[in-house]
Amino acid sequence: MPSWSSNFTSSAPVLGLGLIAILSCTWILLQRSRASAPNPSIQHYQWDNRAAGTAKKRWLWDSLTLLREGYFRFYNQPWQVWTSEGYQVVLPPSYVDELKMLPDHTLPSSLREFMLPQYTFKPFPSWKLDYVNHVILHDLNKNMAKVFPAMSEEVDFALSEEFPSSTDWTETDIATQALRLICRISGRAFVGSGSTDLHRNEEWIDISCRYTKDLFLAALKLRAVPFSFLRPLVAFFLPDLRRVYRHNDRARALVQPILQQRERDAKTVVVDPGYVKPNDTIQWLHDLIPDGDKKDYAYQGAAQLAITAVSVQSTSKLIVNIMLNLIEYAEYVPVLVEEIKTVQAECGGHWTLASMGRLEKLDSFMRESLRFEPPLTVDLKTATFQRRAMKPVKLRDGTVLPPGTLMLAPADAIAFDRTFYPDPETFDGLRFEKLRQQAVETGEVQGKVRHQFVATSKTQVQFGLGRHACPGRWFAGHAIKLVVASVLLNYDFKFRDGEVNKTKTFLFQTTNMPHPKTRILIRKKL
Ligand code: HEM
Repeated sequence: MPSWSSNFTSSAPVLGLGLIAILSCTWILLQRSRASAPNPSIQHYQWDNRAAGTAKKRWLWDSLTLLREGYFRFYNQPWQVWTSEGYQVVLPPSYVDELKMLPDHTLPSSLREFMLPQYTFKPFPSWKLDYVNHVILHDLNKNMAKVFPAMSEEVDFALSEEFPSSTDWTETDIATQALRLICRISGRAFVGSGSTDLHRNEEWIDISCRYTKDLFLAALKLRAVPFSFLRPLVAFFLPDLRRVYRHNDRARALVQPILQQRERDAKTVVVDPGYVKPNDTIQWLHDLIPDGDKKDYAYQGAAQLAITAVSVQSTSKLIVNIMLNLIEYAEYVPVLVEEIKTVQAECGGHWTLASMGRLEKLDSFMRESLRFEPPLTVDLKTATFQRRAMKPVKLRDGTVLPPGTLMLAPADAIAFDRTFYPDPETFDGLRFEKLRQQAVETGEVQGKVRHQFVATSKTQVQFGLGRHACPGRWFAGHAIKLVVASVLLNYDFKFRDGEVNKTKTFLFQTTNMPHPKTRILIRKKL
């Protein structure tokens, strides 16, 4: 029988590890409790828990009302709210405007943190997502005129694949179809240049859609874990996260042969005058990353999925909301159809990039849909402009936010502030078109631009603001216009029998999505 001392000796490492674990947990808890204490120099919104629910319950399930309440109670002043990421400072519009251009070493975006890339982008370091942002901000926008014709061409094909072809009413899971639709259309711009037709590969479409869903769900579930030190444990067992890793593996398998072929083709450039460099995100990313990473096909596959994820989710959700609004406020349909037909005729039946700018009523309807019911899945309905102070940040009222402070703009509350949007509770599809017209009449030079779908300002923060404002909003705007125009011209759609209003959206934390059970009836026009 082993002696006490030998027992002790053999279990000593285990005891030691146990002790280290306990001490680490205690230290982390202490840090956490310190980090999650409210900043004493900023007003802290408190309410009667028995009547309204605890801070946690409200943040998880009622953030929309919570942020609206605080916004109007502390009108024009910063205040604090408990969130699953600790206390966050909620900034009124004028403060957001002042901070919007602070450099990254002082006030970087914390949106990425929110997606917990240390789990969801594993094993790649999260800073490598900077390349993704760069590709969208610089290459995609610079090449918009080149990718637009292909996108436009893809819309009718994608609709014929995803929407009912029958002239009888067909019940449709619109959220799923819109996601697949936009995966195909943006796929054409992202992974469909030259001889590459990954955007039509069913496996790619499938993983693009599933990856996006699994990624957001994994991040959402991990964020809901109250103590961050427990997240690695939860992550280990999280099926959504395991699926994300599997999608990454598949993406590598699909992207690798394309990259290898392109590397071979590129070598022929000296002898083949007909060589045309592909023009898509696969190529732009490959050109951008350092030589040492060019053979890292796993990273490049995962990065392509990351590009898809940031773009398709919010865009497809907005398409769903626009369609639901078109059913609910059907009086706009003939007005928009007339505009679409007129502009299309002016450009000879084929959409051009310039013609997108002439769809002013549609643009207005899109922006009102964005204001009224933002589509979003990443903290973007009720809050945008998420930032973390890396250095002390002085606010205009003299308050200094210490490093580590998280902050946000209450996008939804601002969008319903009657000072900026008269009669905010009324859906006015032509609200922004009228403002544009007024601007023209009064000779306000910036007016036409200021009221566009893609415009950002301190009172229009649905795309964020400043240095990190959404770089994909022009792309989103064009994709949505192409889809909605084609749907309006080629399909009829309505609620199911007996339904008169759209299904309420589903809100968790600050994530807003069309209700998973949303179904509508669609038929192809005769
Ligand atoms: C209706 C559609 C969309 C909405 C409402 C939306 C909204 C947003 C918002 C609110 C932010 C945070 C901005 C901030 O913190 O100031 C953001 C960031 C971002 N969006 Fe979008 N977005 C949309 C479509 C897209 C598309 C189509 C792409 C890509 C083609 C894209 C790529 C990105 C990227 C890369 C960032 C991070 C920017 C950074 O941190 O610098 N988005 N988006």
